[in-house]
Amino acid sequence: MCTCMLPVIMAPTTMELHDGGAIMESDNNIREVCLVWENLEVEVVSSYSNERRKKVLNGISGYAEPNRIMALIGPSGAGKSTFLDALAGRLGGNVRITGNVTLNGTKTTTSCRNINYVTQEDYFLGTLTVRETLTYAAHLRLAANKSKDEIDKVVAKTLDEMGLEECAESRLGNWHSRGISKGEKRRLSIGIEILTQPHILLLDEPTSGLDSAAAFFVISSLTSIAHNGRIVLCSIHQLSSEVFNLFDDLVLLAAGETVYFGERTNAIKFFADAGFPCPTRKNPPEHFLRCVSPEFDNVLSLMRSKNVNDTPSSWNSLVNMTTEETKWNLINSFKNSMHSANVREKIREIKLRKEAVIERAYDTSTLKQLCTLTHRSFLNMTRDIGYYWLRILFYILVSVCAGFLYLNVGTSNNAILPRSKCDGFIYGFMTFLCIGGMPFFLEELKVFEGERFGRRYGEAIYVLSSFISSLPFVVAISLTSGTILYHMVNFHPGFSHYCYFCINLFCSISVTEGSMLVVAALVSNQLLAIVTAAGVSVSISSSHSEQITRLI
Ligand SMILES: Nc1ncnc2c1ncn2[C@@H]1O[C@H](COP(=O)(O)OP(=O)(O)OP(=O)(O)O)[C@@H](O)[C@H]1O
Repeated sequence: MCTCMLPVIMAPTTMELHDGGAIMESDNNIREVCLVWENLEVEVVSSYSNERRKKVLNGISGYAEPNRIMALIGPSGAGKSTFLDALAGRLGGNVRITGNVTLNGTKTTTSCRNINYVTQEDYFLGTLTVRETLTYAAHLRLAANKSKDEIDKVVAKTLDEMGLEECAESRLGNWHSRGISKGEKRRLSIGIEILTQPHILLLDEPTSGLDSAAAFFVISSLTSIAHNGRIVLCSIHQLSSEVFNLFDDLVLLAAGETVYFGERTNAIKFFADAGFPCPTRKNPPEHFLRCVSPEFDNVLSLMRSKNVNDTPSSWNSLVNMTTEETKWNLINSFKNSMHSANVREKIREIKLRKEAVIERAYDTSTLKQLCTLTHRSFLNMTRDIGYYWLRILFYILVSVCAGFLYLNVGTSNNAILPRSKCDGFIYGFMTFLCIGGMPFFLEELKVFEGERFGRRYGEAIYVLSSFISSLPFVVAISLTSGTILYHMVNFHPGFSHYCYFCINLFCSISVTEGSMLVVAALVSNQLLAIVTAAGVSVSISSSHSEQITRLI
């Protein structure tokens, strides 16, 4: 669906909570939650670059209160994503963080489930439709006692809120089939995270890929969510004045420093007081970014070299100063301003509150997580032509070819060598064909990683559900290929040998599938999952070697 098909209606000024939303019961508590970041410093340690340590955030402080939506702007590389990652507790391994992130004065942990985060990248299972994706997400996120009808209602409401009704039955698309647009994927990512109406919603560029009407629509929806007792903080590029006016607060970052923090409406006065007034007919966020983005210096010199005289009027106040100088002027002005003093005072006040914040548990039961994940993975597999059907076809073709190569090889002593070669050929190919499932598997891993960071389910559940969902596939190809090969190669006659042979095939294919689970476990970096996956693999491979010995 193109974005022009978005409903023209404005988002409601106060959004109703989802019926049965997971956090309805703690609504009063939500209104008390305040997010504070204090002296937040993030340093990247790079093993490749000569400049081994780089400060991405340099001791920034601030706070976010309920019922308000905050825009996070800044030039590219200013540290916006790093800042959001730090608030959500999702920084990578090569990053060192100091300072505090607290909820009502209590330090947040990486397992804090009160914060939902829409990251910059959208990862989905490409064969599912928009509605299916939201429905599975709702089953994983909402309380286990919600009926199917209640969940369907929440999904329908979210589709409506995000303007996704038109493409609800469209598939998302993957490496071999085009699906919904990038903007629609963005809105779907937001829809998934608002299913539970979280206390705090962080969004990294929620409007990237959207046209201005769609961006306005999305930010209106987020404003409604915020004005219902939540905290919404989103980084954003290319703000039109209409969208800018929807925000309550503004954070402007540059080079990891705060250039401005406070109410959106006070920003213009701050820039004027600092000596960089916004021209009357200039879009304020554009002017703010112009003042702190060094790239504009290059644009200016390029325009001068081409004798372009109509430089924007807002640049006149800056032409005698490089952007670098302007930026540091503003940073120092902010440090010494009453805005900065107000921030320190407000943080002190919030820290004194010390009101407990209810930590949400996993929203649904372990059994429901396992069933939902298994069902989702199975549906995705069977719809993926490359993963399921093409691989089954290849298995049959390889079996027929190997059968012809070793046709009626016999069971005499002379046949021992050809039979071993046949074994090697078959198992080599079978293992090789498993690798064909890798693109599918990588796609699943990305989704798993996002959901694991969102604390939706444990790693062991994922490993188990992957194993169960791939079982019908492994059994089907073991039986088909086993039957073809057994009859063509003429192994030992008898039903028991036929069974041995099929089990052998099942084991060798499962070992590769099991190895993929180990990869998942390693990626998830969880001991429990590594042990589960390795256990599955080792038990399969040990029975495999036993079967081979018996067969030869
Ligand atoms: N894990 C990391 N490893 C190496 N460099 C990093 C890492 N995280 C952040 N950086 C660097 O920190 C700087 C800030 O990155 P960040 O993604 O936060 O910027 P941004 O303001 O979100 O930029 P954009 O608007 O382009 O998305 C960049 O120079 C980036 O290369």
